[in-house]
Amino acid sequence: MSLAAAAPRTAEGTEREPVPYIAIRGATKRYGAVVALAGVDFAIRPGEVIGVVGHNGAGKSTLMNVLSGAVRRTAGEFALDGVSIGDWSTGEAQARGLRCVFQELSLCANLSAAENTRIVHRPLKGFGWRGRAAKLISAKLDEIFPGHGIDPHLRLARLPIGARQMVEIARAYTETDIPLRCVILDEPTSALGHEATEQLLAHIRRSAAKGIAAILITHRLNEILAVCDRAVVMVDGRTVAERPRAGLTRSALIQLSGHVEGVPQRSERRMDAFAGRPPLVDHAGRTARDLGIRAGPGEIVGFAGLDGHGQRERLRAIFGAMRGGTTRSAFVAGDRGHEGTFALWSIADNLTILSLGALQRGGFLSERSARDLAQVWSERLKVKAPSIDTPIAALSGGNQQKVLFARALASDAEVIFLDDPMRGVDVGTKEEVYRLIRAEAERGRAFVWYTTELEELSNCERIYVFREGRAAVELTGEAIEPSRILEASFGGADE
Ligand SMILES: Nc1ncnc2c1ncn2[C@@H]1O[C@H](COP(=O)(O)OP(=O)(O)OP(=O)(O)O)[C@@H](O)[C@H]1O
Repeated sequence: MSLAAAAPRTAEGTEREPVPYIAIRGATKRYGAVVALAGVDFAIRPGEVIGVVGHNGAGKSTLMNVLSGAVRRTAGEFALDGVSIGDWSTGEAQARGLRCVFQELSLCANLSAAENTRIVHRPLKGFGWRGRAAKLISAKLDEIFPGHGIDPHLRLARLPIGARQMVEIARAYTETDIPLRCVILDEPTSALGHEATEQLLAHIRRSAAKGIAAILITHRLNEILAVCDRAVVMVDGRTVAERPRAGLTRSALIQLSGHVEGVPQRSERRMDAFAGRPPLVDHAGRTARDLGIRAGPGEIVGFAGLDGHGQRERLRAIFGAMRGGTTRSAFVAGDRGHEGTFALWSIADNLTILSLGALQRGGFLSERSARDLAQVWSERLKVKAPSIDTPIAALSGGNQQKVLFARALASDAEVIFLDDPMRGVDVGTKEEVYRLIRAEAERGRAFVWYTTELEELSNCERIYVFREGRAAVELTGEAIEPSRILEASFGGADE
């Protein structure tokens, strides 16, 4: 049977659906002993939006890399517009209208948005190419993310991760000589704020109406429910379920992925054990209207508000001010590629780098203790890898993020700063990390946690809502709920 004929029938089972743009059958990919894809069938039709979900390391990115030609499959058949094809490179994929938004962003940080756009568009050459490239990317940014404020001539290294993510997305949707057919988006919203996420989802639907298909990989299940026609669930390198959007629920997606749904709960932790102890963090605001930030032993303090309103800067300012002081602190970055992982090191070396002082015995570093520590914490966070000696670059994105968490938790830091750290972490692991954070707080650690995910703030005893560069409103206990937070973010519940 040809791959084109493999296209399933409609719900009534009578009429054949349009020929898939891309179809693969029995795709496998091995990395040494690791089976990243174990015989996957997948097809996407023109104008269709498919959501792909699954645990960290399930094989989602590998499937996308095989589809886009970035990774060569070990075995499997491949067809484009119903015609079988053999090897498939990124160049060919690009020439046939396929684009990718990669999880680890593929832009060149030394170049501007305009120059990065030129890289994927050959017609942008000759006199004035730079101006034309700037116009092309700016127009697409305006279309997808109105009000983005990105200068197309600025070197990307100078932009925050959210802005770089917008450029990567907008670039994927630009067109010159080749008509766009399908865009693969691998966790495109993990560094975007709420508003930009909504803008992107609306754009995906608008594009689909024009026949441009999209494959959306995300751990944010509400996005799948909001935008996709069909959801595909992956577990351990296989597709285990495929469901139409109609009737699909968040709980069903969680169960199909093999996770247990956590019940959102306000922390019932008793803080009495630490009553009367001085705060571990006490950081004055820059002005009278900028609140001071406090965090005592055992406290989980959240930073909220619309993304880009000064939360990251304050988090870093506090961490910077504490360095060299008597209170030990650690920082978990959300932008792991830029400031988190040491790509050439193993899991064990990445995980223990903050603990070297504590692991010394009589001036010597105990290799055995370091390995034990790495083993314990990588098991606690369920890092999916053959061993702790695996290079961190060989891990899936979410598993790399778990190693960064483990690094901070394994250290002897009394205060841990979290900069939107759940980027790319799957639903099941998130629940476990929340539990770990609460357990570590019970032991007296303080957490200062910036998150762009509203529901995560229910883990906090106290939050500061940021607006226009300052900590504008403090909410505690039962007052920490979405409507109050949003009101404070937009300035409705000011001092
Ligand atoms: N270059 C590589 N070398 C060795 N193993 C790899 C490599 N890339 C991926 N793997 C392994 O393949 C498996 C699937 O990884 P993949 O990145 O596809 O998962 P994923 O579902 O995208 O996870 P996440 O949600 O964390 O991004 C993992 O076990 C991963 O460690």
